[in-house]
Amino acid sequence: MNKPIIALDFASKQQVEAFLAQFSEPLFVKVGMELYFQEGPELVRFIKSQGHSIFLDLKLHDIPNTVESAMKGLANLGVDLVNVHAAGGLEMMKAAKRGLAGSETKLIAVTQLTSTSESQMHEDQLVYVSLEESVLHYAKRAMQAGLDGVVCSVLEAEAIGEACGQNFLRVTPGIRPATVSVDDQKRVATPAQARAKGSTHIVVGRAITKAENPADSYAQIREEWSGKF
Ligand SMILES: O=C(O)c1cc(=O)[nH]c(=O)n1[C@@H]1O[C@H](COP(=O)(O)O)[C@@H](O)[C@H]1O
Repeated sequence: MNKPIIALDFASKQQVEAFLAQFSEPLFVKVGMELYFQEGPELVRFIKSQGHSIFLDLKLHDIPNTVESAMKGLANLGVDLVNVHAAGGLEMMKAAKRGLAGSETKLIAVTQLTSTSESQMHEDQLVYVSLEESVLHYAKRAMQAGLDGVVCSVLEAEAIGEACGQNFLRVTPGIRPATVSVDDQKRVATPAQARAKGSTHIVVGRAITKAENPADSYAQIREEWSGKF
């Protein structure tokens, strides 16, 4: 079972160091916009030097040429996973993949954000299909572009596995143990539900980073995810 990916949604290197100091094992962490825009590639190199795996979550969405060039730069960082928005289109996703040529970094596409509900999708995007249909459409386009998988919610993970194959990554944020606040997320599930529905990775932020004891919370989530209880 892949380790839960911990979203390091912090504003500074000091906070990251204090957080990581609570763990004695190699982790799989996510560096997102909040942290990257403050601390940049240096911090990514630092986390890597500590032996952790990294999902660099910058959600690129621009014209194909710009995304390809940006990915060429990110390829040098040697992270494990990066992402783009599938809404950028097939050509943009193919360009992103070209930018990563020669690197080991896997590329996934965000489908519909887990903070989006079906009614919001209708109102904000004028996309009048079901949310699952939209997510499935994006997943198929990502597969067609040669990507390694998608970011989706647990609610769509099973259908994507059936449509795109079990090797196609289904990285699922919006993970909440039953007792924890949902916050701004709309399409949520527990770690056990994620396992049952075929997520290949879970992404967990606040349920760990804001917990009274992050290491305990991580251990519990990891156990639930791996099916130990
Ligand atoms: O690409 C992502 O990682 C992502 C996509 C998505 O649809 N929803 C989503 O929540 N995320 C990220 O996953 C993390 C979830 O954080 P928590 O809600 O605190 O667990 C955040 O860092 C989000 O940026």
